[in-house]
Amino acid sequence: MTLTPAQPQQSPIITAEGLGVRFRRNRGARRSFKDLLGGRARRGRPGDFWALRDVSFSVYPGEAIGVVGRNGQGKSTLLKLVARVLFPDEGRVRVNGGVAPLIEITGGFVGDLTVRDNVHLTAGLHGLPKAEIARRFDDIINFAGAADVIDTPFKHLSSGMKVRVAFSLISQLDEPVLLVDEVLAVGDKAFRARCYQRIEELLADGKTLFLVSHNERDLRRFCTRGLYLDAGKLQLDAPINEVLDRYNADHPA
Ligand SMILES: Nc1ncnc2c1ncn2[C@@H]1O[C@H](COP(=O)(O)OP(=O)(O)OP(=O)(O)O)[C@@H](O)[C@H]1O
Repeated sequence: MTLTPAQPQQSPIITAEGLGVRFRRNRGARRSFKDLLGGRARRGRPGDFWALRDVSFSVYPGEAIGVVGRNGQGKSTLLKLVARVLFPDEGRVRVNGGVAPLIEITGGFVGDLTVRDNVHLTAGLHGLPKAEIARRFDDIINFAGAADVIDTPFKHLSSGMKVRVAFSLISQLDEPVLLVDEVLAVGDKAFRARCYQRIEELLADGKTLFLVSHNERDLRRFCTRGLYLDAGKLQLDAPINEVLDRYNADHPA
């Protein structure tokens, strides 16, 4: 396949500058009223840690970025910042356009609503006019293989079916940036093959992709560039093959 090359003369579609996110280690611990109301005073307490720190990069339209790193190194956190479902404690991220995020499948979907209502709601929130949603509805359902569960509450779907519906929907939105977090690990073989084809179509269309994956083949197949996160730091921003070689050298199987 031909990937659209990055064109540095264009302006970036995503700019991240000095991103930092701090979490508390013991979230289950009892919190006082002062904690809840304290705002900034809550920060910097013992037990806080930086899930991401000093992360800066620019992404150009049409790039396909693979985010690589061991479990718990900040990959999903980075995607959440780009999706703006999480706000950084330091730095900022600018996205020049809408983002279709497939991260933590529950995000955006309402468990008590049916598949049909969720598709309408989420597509509407992403700016698709009603008539356009109606026109694409059957395709979305058929791609997911979800015809039998259209009127089932989303929360009653199997975890695989949740991912199928979510991927199918986000890949039919018109947003220029697509964030995909491990969906390909969950679907069955036939669905995965359909996803691969859809991702290729989207890239050929000039969309910008962020793919978080532990599957090297998927990363090499779709991504031109890699971001390697370790201990919350951006260790390497380079062509995907270089990033994977370095990751493998750092963490041999
Ligand atoms: N809401 C939260 N509160 C506290 N800690 C969190 C929160 N979300 C994530 N973390 C922690 O932040 C770190 C980074 O998590 P993140 O989910 O970004 O890792 P990841 O690289 O995506 O991992 P994986 O490959 O397992 O999906 C981890 O230590 C995780 O436990």
